[in-house]
Amino acid sequence: MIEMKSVSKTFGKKKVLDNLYLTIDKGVYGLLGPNGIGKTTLIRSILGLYDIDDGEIIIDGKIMDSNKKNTGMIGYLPQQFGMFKELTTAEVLEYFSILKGICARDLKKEIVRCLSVVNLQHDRKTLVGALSGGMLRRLGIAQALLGDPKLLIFDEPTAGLDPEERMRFKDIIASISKDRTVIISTHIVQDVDVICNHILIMKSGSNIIQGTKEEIRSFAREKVYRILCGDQDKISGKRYIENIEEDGGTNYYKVLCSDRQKIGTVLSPTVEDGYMSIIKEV
Ligand SMILES: Nc1ncnc2c1ncn2[C@@H]1O[C@H](COP(=O)(O)OP(=O)(O)OP(=O)(O)O)[C@@H](O)[C@H]1O
Repeated sequence: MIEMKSVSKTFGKKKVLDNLYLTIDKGVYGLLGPNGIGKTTLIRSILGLYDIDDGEIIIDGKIMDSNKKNTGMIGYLPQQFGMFKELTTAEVLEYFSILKGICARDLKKEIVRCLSVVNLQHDRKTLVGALSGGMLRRLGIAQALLGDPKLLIFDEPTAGLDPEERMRFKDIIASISKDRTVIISTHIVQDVDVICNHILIMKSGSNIIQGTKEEIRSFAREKVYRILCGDQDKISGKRYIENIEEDGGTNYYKVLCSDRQKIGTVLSPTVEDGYMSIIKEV
């Protein structure tokens, strides 16, 4: 469990985290938010890679010590996971195992276990340079799993992956999430919808809205309309056009509306609609 109490973090004059409170329990959490809002800063603060200016971060009852990095007790997949191309996958994991302090006696077994979880057990001797982008990302996940940490943080794990690899990622998360806290920071709302059971929406450095998928959808209930393109000026109140779609030769807008409308058709909201409603304040 992670508890953040009154956490602040400033870069120069910019207060990125500002008196932030957050409690995260077991489960798979999707962390969403606009570019530059502070998701990476939040993650790096939890990992102890950034010293916070104020407040406390408590992980499993222990107050984080700013002099001690948490990367050993937390499995972390950074946005860019690259490794020496001339090492084999097993050698990469051996390297990380040593950094994590895994004892030599357990090392081989642990490497085989982690490679198997990500379906790379037959690629123990494959050079990193020969891996596809998806396989490299899976090796990154295997690295995060070494030592069996109860808290896993993945930063943009599905960016650039094809649909098959994204599905694999979803299956891996399902297989490892029991009794753990998994935080996935991403811009891909559809992935959060499929993979996560809790959603964290970072609206500002002081405000993270959290809820189940249903709770997030409910922010956009009775606010999502399908209207004919050209009818947007007939909308009363605040509006935000989410997308345009073609149906039978006619173009329609999907619009978030702050007021009830007399035009168009009301649609049931998706998690993405709920997210946009929160971020755009519609
Ligand atoms: N090391 C740093 N030094 C100075 N400013 C920083 C540093 N790290 C982040 N920032 C600033 O803090 C703000 C939040 O950045 P952060 O990377 O945490 O956002 P983010 O939500 O992860 O963004 P993205 O979704 O684009 O990855 C930005 O304005 C960024 O420029």
